[in-house]
Amino acid sequence: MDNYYFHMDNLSVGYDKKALIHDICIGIKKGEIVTLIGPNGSGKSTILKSITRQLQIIGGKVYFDDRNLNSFSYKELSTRMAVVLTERMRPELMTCHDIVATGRYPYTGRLGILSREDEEKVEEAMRAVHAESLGSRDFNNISDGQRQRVLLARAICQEPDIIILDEPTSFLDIKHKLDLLSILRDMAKKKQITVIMSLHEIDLAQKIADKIICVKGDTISHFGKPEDIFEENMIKELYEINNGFFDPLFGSIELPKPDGEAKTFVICGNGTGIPIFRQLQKEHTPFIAGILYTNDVDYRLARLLASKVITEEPFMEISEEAFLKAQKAMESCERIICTAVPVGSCNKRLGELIDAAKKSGKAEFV
Ligand SMILES: Nc1ncnc2c1ncn2[C@@H]1O[C@H](COP(=O)(O)OP(=O)(O)OP(=O)(O)O)[C@@H](O)[C@H]1O
Repeated sequence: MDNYYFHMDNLSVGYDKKALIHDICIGIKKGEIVTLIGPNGSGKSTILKSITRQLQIIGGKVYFDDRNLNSFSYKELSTRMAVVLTERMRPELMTCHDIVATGRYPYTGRLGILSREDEEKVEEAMRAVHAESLGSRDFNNISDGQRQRVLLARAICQEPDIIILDEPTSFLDIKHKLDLLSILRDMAKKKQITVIMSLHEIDLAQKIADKIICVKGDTISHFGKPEDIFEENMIKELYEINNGFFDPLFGSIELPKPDGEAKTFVICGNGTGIPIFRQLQKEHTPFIAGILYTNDVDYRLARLLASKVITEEPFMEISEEAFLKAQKAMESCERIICTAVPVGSCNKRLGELIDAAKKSGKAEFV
């Protein structure tokens, strides 16, 4: 546990003295961003509640900055740990400014009177999350996304060493999601604040996290760097995906391919096929795509959505074998969609396929 700033040591968490997840052994370094992912109900919030002392732990220990978490007084913890959980707060008669200002209470005297410096920090935090205009609004009468931003502002002005957030992006629009993640990244990388959070958007987790914790069943199924976790089969197994795909390279989700016999052929490449594949997918039209180099961006999607893909090795001239396969498949199709794929010296036989499509009377140019 030497180098770890935050350490879960054989931790078991759960409810009513029954462990839901056990033997959690995870070490987190200062300034790292660690993200929990996993299916609904797998226990992400339970872990977060347990490591923030909102829920009694069932077994094991949590160490924070080399001290048992239980040895911190609440006051001490409130200057060092900021917590943004999903539970709805319904405070009586508090404006958004008042809520953010509570982040400064650990630093004020007993009367909770904010100094000029505290006020500045509150204003600064509200500006950081673009919530300045919400200051005088009743916290109970704002939108879910606005509430998430106000709670983040409260956590920011608390000036913690560690920030723990449960699904902080769930209600945010894309701009505010990007804002939130940039704020957290800056907090971690410029100020060395450690960030632990759960996220449902695994594409975002892949992009922001230094380490990923996969929660599944009664244990942590994997813990490691995103590049090791975001492997197609790993994500498929974690979420038991059998109704579509997740492409870890682009972080995109795809619906299942249309079933049935393919009667449409798409001649494409260099990204010209992607909009056509998506259109055919929406129409539930099964299709064959080719001839695609296996390093072509069209290939990444065609392999998930097409009934069949006729391929060639990257940077090679199109082989006779691939050409004949494509020709045969085109003959069996009723439509041949020809995109504006550029034809050069390597893929010149694609030009021959386009000519053949023209002659067949089945060609549709898009
Ligand atoms: N207060 C509670 N008492 C008993 N069981 C609970 C309690 N809160 C949650 N659970 C159960 O614990 C399990 C884990 O729930 P938890 O909220 O930690 O999952 P999660 O991974 O955060 O889910 P989600 O992705 O849906 O937010 C679930 O089966 C849930 O029903």
